[in-house]
Amino acid sequence: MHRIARNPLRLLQRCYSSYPIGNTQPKTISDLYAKYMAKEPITMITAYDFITASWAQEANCDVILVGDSLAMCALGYESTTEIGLDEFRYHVQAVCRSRGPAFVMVDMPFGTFESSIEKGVETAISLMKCSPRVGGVKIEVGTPQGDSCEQDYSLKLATELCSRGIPVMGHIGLTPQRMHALSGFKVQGSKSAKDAVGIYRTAQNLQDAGCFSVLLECVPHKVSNFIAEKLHIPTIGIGAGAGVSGQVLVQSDVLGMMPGKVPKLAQKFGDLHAQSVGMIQQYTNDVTAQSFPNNDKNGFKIKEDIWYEFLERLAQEAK
Ligand SMILES: Nc1nc(=O)c2c([nH]1)NC[C@@H]1CN(c3ccc(C(=O)N[C@@H](CCC(=O)O)C(=O)O)cc3)CN21
Ligand SMILES: CC(C)C(=O)C(=O)O
Ligand SMILES: [Mg+2]
Repeated sequence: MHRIARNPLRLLQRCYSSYPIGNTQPKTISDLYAKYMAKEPITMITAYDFITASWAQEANCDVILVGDSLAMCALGYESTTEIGLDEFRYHVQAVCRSRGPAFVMVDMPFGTFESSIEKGVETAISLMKCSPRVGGVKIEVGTPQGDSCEQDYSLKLATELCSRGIPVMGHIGLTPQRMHALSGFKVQGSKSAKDAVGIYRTAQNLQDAGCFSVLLECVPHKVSNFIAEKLHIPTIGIGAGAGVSGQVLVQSDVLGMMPGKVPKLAQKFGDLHAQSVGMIQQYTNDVTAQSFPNNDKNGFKIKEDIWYEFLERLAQEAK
């Protein structure tokens, strides 16, 4: 016991051993399909670091997404388009150090795949290589706007990635990386039947490309229900209603980590912001009132004889 306590690594391990799921093997795509076939909702949440990923693991979430919403929800950027690949990979690695049952997915950040298929393939490989725990990539795919018949570039890239054995989830509907092309964060496929058909066709094309799943963001629930019924791969929704195969939310929204409202498609399940500010205030109040730290509870003792020797030495030196 004495020896364990002295070893700093063992001490840390003891601190974290309160996570009871440390040895659980992560879920695979087959496990997700089994839930889909059994019509059990698949649960997915974002995480951006080791601690929030460990919370999601302990809560037994099926899928953790290292989303590029990281830019806005953890790093203070105004848009998801601002984050770079190196910055993003750093967070993927931290999330992947968590242990537990979740299948880990990662976003392809804006600017890391659009210039060429080769660059996109390289980016996807570099993300998969962040950790053996990364199970697949998610890529935002547009629906041709206006009269364009041109196939979306991301759809071609999704095909290429699938053909190279990289699991891909296609993200359609509201695609935040294309916020300027879409004139803001708005519901997609609600204004015209043509737009709704476009989203359905894109979902079908992604299934044909070999995507193992499709994510629908901010789409009228009648349209997403229709898509979920027609496809034979799991559909994950955010602002897409209850008729899809699973749900995803941003963890900082779920926990209420920021003051104010969350987007309509999300829900706060608590108020971690208020709780955190309150707890930090308690701490600073206690420091100001000198009631923290408590020497008996938080302090360390020196043996009487060593203390006297210390004073003795100083007295000797002063002579
Ligand atoms: N905190 C947070 N949660 C998210 O889910 C999220 C982000 N940030 N940032 C990246 C993307 C952007 N998302 C968003 C952001 C805002 C709306 C939004 O304001 N929607 C309007 C409805 C728009 C309409 O009526 O067309 C709303 O009233 O909430 C939607 C999706 C989802 N993602
Ligand atoms: C909101 C989800 C779908 C996402 O793409 C993200 O968190 O970046
Ligand atoms: Mg994203």
